Amino acid sequence: MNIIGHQKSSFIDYPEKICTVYFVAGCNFRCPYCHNSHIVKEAGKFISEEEIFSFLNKRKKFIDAVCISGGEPTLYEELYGFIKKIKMEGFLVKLDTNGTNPKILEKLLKEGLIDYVAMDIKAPFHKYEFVTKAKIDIENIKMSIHIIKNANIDYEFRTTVCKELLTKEDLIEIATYLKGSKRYSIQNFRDGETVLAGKNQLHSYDLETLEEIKKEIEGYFEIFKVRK
Ligand SMILES: C[S@@+](CC[C@H](N)C(=O)[O-])C[C@H]1O[C@@H](n2cnc3c(N)ncnc32)[C@H](O)[C@@H]1O
Ligand code: SF4
Repeated sequence: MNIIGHQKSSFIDYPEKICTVYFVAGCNFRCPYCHNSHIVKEAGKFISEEEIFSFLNKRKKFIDAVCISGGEPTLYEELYGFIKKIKMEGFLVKLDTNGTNPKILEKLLKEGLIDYVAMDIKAPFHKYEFVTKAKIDIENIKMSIHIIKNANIDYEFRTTVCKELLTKEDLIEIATYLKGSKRYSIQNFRDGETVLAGKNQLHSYDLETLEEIKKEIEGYFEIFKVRK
């Protein structure tokens, strides 16, 4: 598996669990706000499976879960075998995805190989290509949403917001589509040197607007969060 980055421990990536995060190189989207530009562009040294499983073995007592993020993990067939091996070691598995590949998602879920999915909903469907700067088959995105909502696992839909790409109305449109889902989170944009569009090009939402949006949509979901 083409793993290019590793965060040894995280207390925020898996609800109520301690996890370790592996980052898969490459992505089919080019979200301008993406803070993982180096991972998307596959710039860096790959980490061998030997090293990964030796780490996991040593840390078994301290880590509950493995989060697989990126980049976009579902672009690769090898993801299936990689996750299977992690499950065999007894860890919970969380997958971060842009929803591009419903087939592999469905296979992993059917076989009970994923315990938590976080899927980004990048925009209302008519604005997907504008926000992701990529050619999208929107039916795949809709299919992934459907599969996740109907799988018997814990999940979260989430949207990262910056002023240049999404309006308040866009967020309400997304939330209306997702109404009735278990969890939805809005993540405010964080700027930095590794943002794909470059530093100081995009702007986060002000907290007042986020509060207004929260008031309008929090009742649509069992759990709604704003990550400021
Ligand atoms: C880097 S992505 C990798 C997984 C997958 N490709 C996706 O987009 O969901 C992981 C998460 O980081 C978020 N993210 C990326 N850049 C961000 C930024 N600058 N500020 C806040 N969240 C960001 C994404 O929206 C997504 O929820
Ligand atoms: S946020 Fe996710 S989908 Fe968008 S470019 Fe970054 S890794 Fe790819």
